[in-house]
Amino acid sequence: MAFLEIQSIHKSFQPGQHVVSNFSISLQKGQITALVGESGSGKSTLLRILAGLENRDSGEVFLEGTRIQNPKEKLVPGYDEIQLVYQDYHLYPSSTVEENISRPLLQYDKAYKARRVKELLKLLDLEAFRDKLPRHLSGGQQQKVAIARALSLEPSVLLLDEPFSSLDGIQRRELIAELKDMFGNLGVTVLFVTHDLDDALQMAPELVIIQKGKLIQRGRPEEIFAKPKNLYAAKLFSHLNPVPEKNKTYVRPADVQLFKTSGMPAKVVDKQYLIHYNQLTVALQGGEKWLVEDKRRIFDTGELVFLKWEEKLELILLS
Ligand SMILES: Nc1ncnc2c1ncn2[C@@H]1O[C@H](COP(=O)(O)OP(=O)(O)OP(=O)(O)O)[C@@H](O)[C@H]1O
Repeated sequence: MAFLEIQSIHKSFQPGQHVVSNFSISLQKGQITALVGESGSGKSTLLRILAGLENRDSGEVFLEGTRIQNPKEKLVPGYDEIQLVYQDYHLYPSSTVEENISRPLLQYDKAYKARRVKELLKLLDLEAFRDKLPRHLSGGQQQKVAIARALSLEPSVLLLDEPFSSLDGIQRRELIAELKDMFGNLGVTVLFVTHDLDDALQMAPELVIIQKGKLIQRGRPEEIFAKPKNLYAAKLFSHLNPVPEKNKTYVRPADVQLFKTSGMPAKVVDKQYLIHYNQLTVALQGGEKWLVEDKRRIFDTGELVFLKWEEKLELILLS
């Protein structure tokens, strides 16, 4: 049996409008999985259901074979073993870092509490900030405090809801690298929700794509990239250019080569400098706009460019 087993979850807030629909997945112990989907696809609702903090309409969740109860079935909703960490940290603003981390341990023996908090401060490299208030910390440090607090009860499952979205690029890359190693060492099972594919790829070896509350595809990033189940899954990875006169057929900007004399003609209508190439918006003869990558940075706005791509790189996506 899987460690965390999610079976046919349905949830709607209004009759007939499913926010989570027939969602099933099983996660192994210690596995780190990213749940990726656009805003409003039901990710947060699903996490709250898994944590036992939101009532599901039907379906079941089992942790090591034990059924997770709905909040309406329990006096105190939620479980110590399953901890949810939010995007906006949810820290106590007038409590120090140390107090925030020790808050869930109120009922515990004083010596254990002191030992556990010390361990967590060390684990998350927060020792220098133990007496500081959250507002005196950077976003990345505040998120680490939230994660330390969630880990205080030694959960076996950590559910992270967009944990990096308030952080800038450098902060998030550093934090992701640090947390990935730490989760691996702790052996905690992590389900990490994001709408940002880059974050997902950096954090998790396996992706689950959710669209309108339904599981669309699950697999390693390279598998989903090579064979996306639908247009939505493919577009999470890159922009897609529709191939003229070929129904439901697309080519990725990175797969289009640019030439000066032969190929499909197009006019450069916009040029944007990006780190590894100039991104060109080009207008095809029929007026359709494509995005292409000028890796040699040789084309300018107003110029004619000729496009070629290999047919085997075309993606046929029926839905
Ligand atoms: N308590 C609620 N009552 C009514 N509708 C809700 C409630 N919670 C969520 N919804 C609706 O359910 C849908 C899915 O919301 P959810 O927050 O789960 O999506 P999400 O994928 O996490 O989005 P985001 O990335 O924007 O947080 C949205 O249309 C939202 O408005």
